[in-house]
Amino acid sequence: CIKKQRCTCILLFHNNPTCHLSCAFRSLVFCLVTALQNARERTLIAVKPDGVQRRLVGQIIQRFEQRGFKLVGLKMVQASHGILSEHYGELRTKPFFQSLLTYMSSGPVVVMVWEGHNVVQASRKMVGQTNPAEAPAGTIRGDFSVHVSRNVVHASDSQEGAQKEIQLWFPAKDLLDWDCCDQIYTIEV
Ligand SMILES: Nc1ncnc2c1ncn2[C@@H]1O[C@H](COP(=O)(O)OP(=O)(O)OP(=O)(O)O)[C@@H](O)[C@H]1O
Ligand SMILES: O=c1ccn([C@@H]2O[C@H](COP(=O)(O)OP(=O)(O)O)[C@@H](O)[C@H]2O)c(=O)[nH]1
Ligand SMILES: [Mg+2]
Repeated sequence: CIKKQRCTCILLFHNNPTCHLSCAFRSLVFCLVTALQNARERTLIAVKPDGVQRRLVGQIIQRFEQRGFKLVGLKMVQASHGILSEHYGELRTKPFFQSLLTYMSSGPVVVMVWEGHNVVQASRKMVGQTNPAEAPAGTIRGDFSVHVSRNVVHASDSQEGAQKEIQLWFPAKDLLDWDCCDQIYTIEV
């Protein structure tokens, strides 16, 4: 997408002699804004009570840092049934819903917001399938869990879902905008 935008800018220069510098400048600005917006995609990741009890928090954070994502929000909470019912609202009719709430409120969870290029899709791949039996080795669930009811970590499954979940768990003021000094080495801007 970034490359396409650049091509558009170049075409504007070469094919259309009437095109003004301001037109190319606008395309360039659009290109930069798009790149920056993509780089600012965010997702909600939570280490579930089993992950916290098994002292996996550090290893899970390390995987997201190593991949090149930026941590912009972090807290440890004892989640209420209220927030969990909203978080897992789409599963309300599932037979395991009550046991899911009991499990998720059985101890502290570590809730995080991670930012970066394609972070929603990339983190779902890093986490692995819902059922750890199907999650390949190398994924968090594939490496650290064996049963669907104790699968260690949560990751938002879409950009829209991520936005809702981030608003549910974090007031905007608790998310930090900060410059990551290695950003130019993880994406092309
Ligand atoms: N059959 C099941 N039995 C027990 N628990 C289940 C079952 N299916 C799902 N769960 C639990 O409910 C959670 C939410 O299910 P969902 O379908 O949203 O999976 P997910 O998106 O992979 O997980 P999460 O939303 O926690 O990231 C699962 O992560 C798992 O802990
Ligand atoms: O048969 C199931 C399916 C899901 N879950 C739990 O419900 C969570 C949310 O389910 P979802 O389908 O959102 O899967 P996820 O997004 O976690 O992969 C899962 O992580 C599990 O903890 C469960 O206990 N049994
Ligand atoms: Mg889910």
